[in-house]
Amino acid sequence: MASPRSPLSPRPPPSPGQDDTEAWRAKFVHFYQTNAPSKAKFVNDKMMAKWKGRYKELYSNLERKYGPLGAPTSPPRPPSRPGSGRAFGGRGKRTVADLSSEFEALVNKARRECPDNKAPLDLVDAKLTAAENGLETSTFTVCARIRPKLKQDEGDEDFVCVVPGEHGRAARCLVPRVSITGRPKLDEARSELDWTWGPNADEDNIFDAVGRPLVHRALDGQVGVIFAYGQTGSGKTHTMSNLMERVVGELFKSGAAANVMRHRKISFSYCEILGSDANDCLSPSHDAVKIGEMLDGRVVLKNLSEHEVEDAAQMHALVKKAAATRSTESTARNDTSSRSHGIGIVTVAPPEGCALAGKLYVIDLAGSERAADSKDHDQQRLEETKAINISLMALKECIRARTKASRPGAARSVHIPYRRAKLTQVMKDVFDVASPRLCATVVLACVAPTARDVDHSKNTLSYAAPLKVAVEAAPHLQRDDRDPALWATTQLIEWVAETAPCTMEQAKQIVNQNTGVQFCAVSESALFARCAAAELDAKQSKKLYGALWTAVIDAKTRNRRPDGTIITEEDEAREKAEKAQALRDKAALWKEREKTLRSDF
Ligand SMILES: Nc1ncnc2c1ncn2[C@@H]1O[C@H](COP(=O)(O)OP(=O)(O)OP(=O)(O)O)[C@@H](O)[C@H]1O
Repeated sequence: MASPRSPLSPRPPPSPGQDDTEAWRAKFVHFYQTNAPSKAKFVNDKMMAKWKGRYKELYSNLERKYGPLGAPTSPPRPPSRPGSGRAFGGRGKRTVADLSSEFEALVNKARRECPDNKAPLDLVDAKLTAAENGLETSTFTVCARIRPKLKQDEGDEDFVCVVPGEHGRAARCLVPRVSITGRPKLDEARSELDWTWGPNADEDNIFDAVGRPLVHRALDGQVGVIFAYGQTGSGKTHTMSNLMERVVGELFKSGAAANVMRHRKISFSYCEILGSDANDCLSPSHDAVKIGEMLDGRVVLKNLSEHEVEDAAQMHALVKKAAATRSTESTARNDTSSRSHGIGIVTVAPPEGCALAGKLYVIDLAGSERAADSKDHDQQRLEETKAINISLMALKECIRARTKASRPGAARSVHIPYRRAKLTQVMKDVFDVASPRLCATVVLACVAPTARDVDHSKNTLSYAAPLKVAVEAAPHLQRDDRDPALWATTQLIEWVAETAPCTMEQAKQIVNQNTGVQFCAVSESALFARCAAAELDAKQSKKLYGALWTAVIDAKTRNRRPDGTIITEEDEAREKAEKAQALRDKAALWKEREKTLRSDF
């Protein structure tokens, strides 16, 4: 039976003989051009050679697949909708926005049921003693918060695609992609974190898990730092102001803490930083603050007013005043976008005899913006955006370097460029490997949940996740016998008795059955209290605390090889001598060669 033919289709060439390759080639080209034009390019020498002698068979295969000549079986594609995105291959290609409902269904299928469960309360403190190599003097707890979808997110690509991982230990960006054939698919970028709060997060749980432990660090004379970063409009200010409210409540809550506080001075300062400018948000004239370092390495914020507070109401008033003074502008993504980094500093004076004041830094970083978000900015706003991005870049560099510095043997050789930006200089305790006290840092990555911001969210999460992984993935270290964090209780007692010096009974009382790592984590004030109870004088207490921390820092900065083995002083001297000898041998060899060359000429 003759094939039905479209009245418009060209007349086919006459049927060639089985071996007439060129005639068959023309027939195939003609067939494709008529029934499947995009495939005409497949007619080439390779195809003709492969089917040589079987051209008839190939032709009937094509007819089966694409229908008889002039009557293709596959229906024509619908014409592209006006404004529905980029054109591809001559036809309209569907965009992510076109496929929103299909993507939503895919995301719902992909997000395994994850109840918005609560973070455990030991997230921060577990880090201190979790390290295999003794005490972690500076710990990082890395969390994310995915804010709920808000009215401002409505528009193109407004479906949710950033979700917490199952068990809350990961954040998943389900990145929507349209395949080349126009089908919707999701690429998953997963970031392993200490915790991820979803859109229904409870502010109290956030505070309990990452805020309260830092308040207690400050009360113990240590350093607590929490900073929120992320895209503009991702909920940093919202999160940090809720947290700050609860910090104030905790500092002044009635009960045991109040007894401690009665004898300690608490003060509050608030400083905003934009580029190299820093201002005091609590002084009437918004004075400029100078940030620098003392000879002993302490960071000072000159001209920053410190306001002593006696109760929660006073402190709430100061926090409110600082928030009102901080510069905000309306941006494409947030009506009240913070245009500076805001640093709230709570200082808790040390108890009698102790040297170090406890510090709590609550930092609300300015939001990062994509080029598209800042396209309508005037010159001044562009300069601000540039300054914000430069300091965020410096922060990223410091985090990377700090991560590297915690690898074996790297502490001395890695340069952490915290002086590069005022922001990172204020945060020196976070980055300083040889900081004289414990520092706990909480990194809170804030992200918007919708597809429109998914690339930015992915970027924000990928900035934080390596910090956690790299610190945990340090290779096994050779045991350092001089690290007090690794000593057993009996060894500690002997050391205390010898160092203070004091009797074995007094040393036993001071050590209080602690293991090495527990003893090293005891704060200065708590150790002084133990010494006083064991009837040691102030000089002995100071000597003991100083010696303990010197030993801890020496252990942290001990020279090691990349495989974790310790380079002893003798090893170092021997390697130095061997290198010097090798240089001398090389010089002698060259001298000898030069002599031979001269004599040859
Ligand atoms: N978890 C949340 N629940 C309800 N609303 C939220 C939440 N997070 C943020 N918002 C709202 O989203 C808007 C933007 O939030 P916010 O100002 O905190 O963002 P930001 O990250 O600080 O932005 P920028 O960097 O521009 O200052 C605000 O109106 C805020 O109330």
